[in-house]
This record gives sequence, C-alpha cells and structure tokens, in this order.
Amino acid sequence: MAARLLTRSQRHVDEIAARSLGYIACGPLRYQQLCWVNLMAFTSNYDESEDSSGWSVGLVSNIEAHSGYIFVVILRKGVSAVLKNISKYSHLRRGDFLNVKYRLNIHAPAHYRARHLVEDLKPAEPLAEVVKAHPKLILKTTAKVEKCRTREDNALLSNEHFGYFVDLSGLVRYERGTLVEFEFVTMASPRDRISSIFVPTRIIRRIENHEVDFDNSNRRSSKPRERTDDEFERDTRSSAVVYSDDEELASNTSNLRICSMDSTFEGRSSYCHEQDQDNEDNAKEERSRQELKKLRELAARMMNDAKLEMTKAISKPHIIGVAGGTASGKSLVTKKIIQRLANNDQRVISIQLDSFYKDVSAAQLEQVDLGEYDFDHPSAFDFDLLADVLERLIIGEPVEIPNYDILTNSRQGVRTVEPADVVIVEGILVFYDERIRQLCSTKLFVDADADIRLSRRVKKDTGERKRPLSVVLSHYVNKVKPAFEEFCLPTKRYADVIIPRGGENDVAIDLIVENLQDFFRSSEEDGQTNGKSPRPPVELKRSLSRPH
Ligand SMILES: Nc1ncnc2c1ncn2[C@@H]1O[C@H](COP(=O)(O)OP(=O)(O)O)[C@@H](O)[C@H]1O
Ligand SMILES: Nc1ccn([C@@H]2O[C@H](COP(=O)(O)O)[C@@H](O)[C@H]2O)c(=O)n1
Repeated sequence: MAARLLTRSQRHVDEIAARSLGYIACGPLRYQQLCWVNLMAFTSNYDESEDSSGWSVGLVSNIEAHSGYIFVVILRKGVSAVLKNISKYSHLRRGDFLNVKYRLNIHAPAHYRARHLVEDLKPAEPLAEVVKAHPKLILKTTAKVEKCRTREDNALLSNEHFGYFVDLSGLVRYERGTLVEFEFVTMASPRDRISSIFVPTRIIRRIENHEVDFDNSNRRSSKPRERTDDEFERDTRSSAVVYSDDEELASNTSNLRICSMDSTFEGRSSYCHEQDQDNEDNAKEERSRQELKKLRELAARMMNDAKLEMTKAISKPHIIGVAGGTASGKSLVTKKIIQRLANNDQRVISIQLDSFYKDVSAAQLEQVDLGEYDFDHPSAFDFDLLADVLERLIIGEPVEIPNYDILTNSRQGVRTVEPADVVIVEGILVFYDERIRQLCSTKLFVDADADIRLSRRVKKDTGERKRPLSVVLSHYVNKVKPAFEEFCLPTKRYADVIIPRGGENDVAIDLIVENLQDFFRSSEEDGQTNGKSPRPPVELKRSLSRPH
C-alpha cells in the first residue's frame, strides 16, 4: 500500500510540475536577530525539473561569509546543497535564482541537511523579471510533531523530505504525533557549516484525526480513522504556493502550486494502520524506542545549533589580526596589547599562525635542513583549519590548536583554547586568506625596516632555532625575502592600522589599546559588541602611520 501511494504521489507531483513555474527570488527578513529567507516567485514557462544534462534549478538561500559557504535550495528536489569557494562567487546574493549542477556529498554525515554539493552553476534568465513581478512564493509542508515544546527546548517536527524543523518561535503547541501544516524558511547552521535548518514561520492548520502516540505513553483507546489516498496526498504534500498583489498575475497563478517538494511520511503505514494494535511485538517497540532516542539526540543537536546561531548574532568575540614580515615585532606588539588590556574585564587570547603550519613530509625535511623548504609560501599553512578555529571561537566553542615545534618542524599534539572576548591572531600571512581577513574586526600591520628584520631573524635562527648561519642566510635570500615581497607585503593594504617600528612603538600600541577600550566601554553600554570594529580605523591609520 505504501508503495502504491508513493507512486501516486510522485505522479501527482510530476503532473503539477509539468504545468508549473520557474523563477524564484528571495530577500532577507530580519527575525530574532537571525537572517531568514522569504521566498518570492513569478510565473514563466520554465520547466524546473532537472534536464538531461543534469542542470537543475536552485535558489541561493543563505550566504555564510564566515564559513565560506553558500547554501542553495534545489527547488525540484527540495534539498539544500552547499557551494564552497565563496570568493569565486562573490557576485552571488541571497535570493539569486540559478541553474545548478549538484551531486551528493558522500563525506557529509547522513543527518546533515545539505548533503549535496553544487558543482557548477549559471544564472537563470531573466532575473530582471523577478524584481518586476515580486509575487511571493511560500514554502509550506506538512510534518508530524516529534517533540513538544518545553521550557528549555523548542518543538521539533519532521517529515521524510526535509528531515527536521525546529520551531524557534514557539508556534507549535500540539502533542507529539500531530500532523501540522505550516510555512517554513531555511537557515544555515554555523556549527556544522554545511547544514541548514528548516524553521516553521506560520502554522496553517492542524490536521485532524491523526494524533499519534509514538512512545505509547498516552495510548489512545480508539483506533484513528484510516485516511483515504486522497486525504493522504492532500495532507502530506509539501508545496510552494504563489501569492501575489498583482491581480493579473494572481489570476494566472491562482491554481498554481509548485509541488517540487513532495513529501511522504516516514513510518506512515505504522501509524495509519498498525500503531494501535495492542499486541505490538517487542521488535516494534524496540524500533520505536530507537527512533525516539535518535529523535531526541537530533532535537538536542538542532536546538544547540539554533542557540549557537543566536549567540553568534548577539555576541561575537572581537578578532584582531596582526600581520607583518618575519621578526617585524608581531609577537611583541601582541604581547604588549594583551598586557595593556589585562586591566579590563575582557578575556584576551592570542593565536599564532605558526601553529597552523602543515607538517612537512620526510622528503621535505631534507629541504628544510638545506634551507630550501618554503615556510613563507601560503601553501605551507593550513588556512582551512585556522578559519575553522576562528569560526568555532566566534560561536563560543572551545577549540584545539596544534602545538607547532619549530625545532622539529612538526605538530606536537594540540592545546585546548577556550573562547574569549578578544582573540588576537598573529602571523606573517594572516591577511592573505580572505576568510581570515573577513573574520578580523581590526587589522594591524607591523612594519619594520628590512635590515632590522634580517638581523633579528639571523639572531633567532642561529640562536633558539639552532640553524647554521649559511643555511639561514640562503633561506632568507631565496625563500623568506621573495615570499615576503610577493605574499606578505601586498596584504599591508588591508590593514586598518600600520604600526611603524613594530614593538618599540609604544605610542601606536597605546592608541590602539585606548581605542579598543573605548570600543568595549561603549559596547557594554549598548549591551553587545556584535563583532563591529572599534572607532573609524582610517583616522587611526593616518595618525599612526605619519612619519615621526
Ligand atoms: N622594537 C624592538 N626592539 C628590539 N627588539 C625587538 C623589537 N621588536 C621585536 N624585537 C625582538 O626581535 C625578535 C623578533 O620579534 P618578534 O616579536 O618575535 O617578531 P615576529 O613575531 O614578527 O616574528 C624577538 O627576539 C624580539 O624580542
Ligand atoms: N619550521 C619553520 C617554520 C617557520 N619558519 C619561519 O618562521 C617565519 C614566520 O614566523 P615569524 O615568527 O618570524 O613571523 C617564516 O618566515 C618562516 O620562514 C621556519 O624558519 N621554520
């Protein structure tokens, strides 16, 4: 019976999709400090199904600049796919409607809501029309209540197609097992980076006669009426409905439903037909216990994500990037800032880019000994890991940072670092990677004369690093200096403040610290920092980089 229903359901979807519409755009809607997505659509004869060459229709639903991911809802399938390499797609905006090719991301755990990767994309024409028309497309679905709202937790609903819906606004007040029809939006989860959460925004109705007691704690004595096939289809289909203020458009589209997001229910037959049987066998009970356990775990995870998202929106740590050539005085400047901020209430930590050096292979070790390995090239660093670490600190999670041993040129275990109010990230190429740059609210570039830097570096390498002078000098001339000029120096332009003469420039350091303190004070008065920059960096830059 289930198979027959599924087939009918699929045919129904195909029929509707065939006379359905295409272009969809959306705009951001501020809600509880989070960015939601409000979908809009207009009609055309565009067939939104996947064509034979594998192109499908997708909608940019969320841009996670911090993690470097763009989420796309594949409309035909109703699944979310993730687009990496955000810098390449900086032209994309939330709401852009695209033609996409996507594939299953086999590395994503099964519970991720964005289990697909976007492989290729091209604009869907004509976007201008979208702006002209602006009727609304509202995503709606029917799902069962899996978990009721408690004081600490929000309710959770699920259906097979989308998975789980987290009721962040306390809309769902029905008991477990109830079928509810509602409108929803999608958002990205920052913690898992490639997952998105579906959030109900308006309850349309409760669907009668189908309250089901899944864990038998409140067993109903009467058997629920079995639904007819038509009722089942009506009640469990997800759809997108077009609303429009434009009369002509509305009349053209009044019968229109995009049923690209068809859904059928998990365990449907069990609650329609067998749920009420008193002689339910042990295996079945065990199954439902397992199902509940899984649901509880999922609920907890989803709730956590939602809370983390809120935390992120409310209070970010202030991230200060400190870049500059080797031995320019970055560590000294960082140390001085931390010392001067010590009297404040803020917890300040520092992270060294050096900790994110990739391990060198046995073959490369030989190059290192000869001074031929390029430690100053961007490819020597694990920027992905650094971005991940900073993102986790932003959302208030403790992180593990590798301990890098400069003597053995290798990682030696990890250290755990707790989140803080101020995170200083320091290293030669901190401003090289765009993701890291974007995460830094204040960017400092430490400047020092090249000769001075060379002399300090020679002292350091021959002293604490125990390297032969000839190797140090050839390494400097062949690798360090050219890489500084090619990769480090050009990032100076990203700096908010340039600190001439590095660590000895107490005037500059004092000004920076005063500026930060002012900023923290005014943020406390306002109640939050939200990761904003302190006062106008341009003024500071002028005053500090003026020749003395
Ligand atoms: N202004 C300065 N005057 C004297 N020595 C300095 C100054 N700035 C840094 N140093 C010394 O130079 C070396 C390199 O400085 P450091 O802060 O470690 O540079 P970086 O972190 O940029 O590599 C250290 O031994 C440090 O004590
Ligand atoms: N195993 C290593 C790792 C790095 N380096 C050099 O360190 C410099 C960066 O650190 P600073 O504290 O000087 O900014 C960089 O120039 C690398 O050449 C190394 O020599 N050996």
